[in-house]
Amino acid sequence: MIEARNLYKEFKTPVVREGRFSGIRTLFSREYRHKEAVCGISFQVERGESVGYIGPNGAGKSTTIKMLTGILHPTSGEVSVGGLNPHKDRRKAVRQLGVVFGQRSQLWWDLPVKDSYDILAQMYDVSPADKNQRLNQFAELLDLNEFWETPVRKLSLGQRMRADIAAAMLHDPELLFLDEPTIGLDVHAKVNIRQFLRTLNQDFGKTILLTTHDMDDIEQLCNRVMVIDHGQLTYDGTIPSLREMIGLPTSIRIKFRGAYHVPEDLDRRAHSHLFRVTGMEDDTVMIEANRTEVSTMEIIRIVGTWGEIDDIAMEEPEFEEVIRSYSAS
Ligand SMILES: Nc1ncnc2c1ncn2[C@@H]1O[C@H](COP(=O)(O)OP(=O)(O)OP(=O)(O)O)[C@@H](O)[C@H]1O
Repeated sequence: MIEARNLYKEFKTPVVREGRFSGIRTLFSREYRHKEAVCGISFQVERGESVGYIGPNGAGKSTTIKMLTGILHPTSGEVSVGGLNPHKDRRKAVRQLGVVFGQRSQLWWDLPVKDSYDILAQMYDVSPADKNQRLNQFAELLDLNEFWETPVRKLSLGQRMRADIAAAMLHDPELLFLDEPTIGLDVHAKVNIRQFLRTLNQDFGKTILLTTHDMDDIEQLCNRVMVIDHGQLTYDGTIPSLREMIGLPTSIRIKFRGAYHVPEDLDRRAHSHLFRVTGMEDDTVMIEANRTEVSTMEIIRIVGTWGEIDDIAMEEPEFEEVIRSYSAS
């Protein structure tokens, strides 16, 4: 569905002059600063996938999305979206893709939401019957009716985002690009939007490429994640294998029934490198273990010799922490 081959983008900006007539001197400057925003990345996304595209600020995420959607022309490399070049075949390509930029709306600021949909339907040649059928469906899933007649500028951020996602899907594209779709939203609004995106992907088979700084978005919506840093793709794979690669410890709380005894020479025992005790309170012992090195069964077998186990609770490291650790490595 999407193919990027050796995609490269360099921005060239004139060096800003200082002092008298600086504006005019900058305008005629022949000195440029070069910024390599995307440095030769390649990947493929298959139809029906939901892929998270993440990385620190300035890593090159938006620049990539802009090249994939035909807004920016790559300095070199090739992009194909649904078999088309989004820059050269722009008219045809936009029909099969929807784009949502969380920070910017594609709706008409002063018009009621429903009028924006009428304009978009005309622009994309969507018949009135198709438009109504889709809007009815979206209205139900995204609760659009509560602000149907409201001018876009008066919508709350959550309402605006719901209206924008519906707008991006009005011409029924196969592929949806989302750049920070939950930025600034409260928990309830995020849940609502994630639910809709899940429905689009799982029930309607739409392909999703999602850029976000919210790791909960990624964990809840994506089966694959690509990490970009300084313009280079540093990871492309599943979330569980990224977790495994980073190997952050799992926290385990073991509750004992009655008395228990943690051996004093635990540090010197053969299994000491597999886990460590991080705390004890009343009937509970907390340990941290790297589950790529030791199985849960093995942990139970060892701590079972300390007393009678009543309950075990595991807490995997937050995905946010995994990513932080990955970026720092
Ligand atoms: N139009 C432009 N002209 C010059 N430099 C640019 C331009 N657009 C982006 N850049 C630079 O390219 C680099 C990548 O920017 P990009 O917006 O793609 O990053 P990002 O990963 O989307 O960041 P963020 O998470 O902050 O949105 C940054 O250093 C940015 O300053």
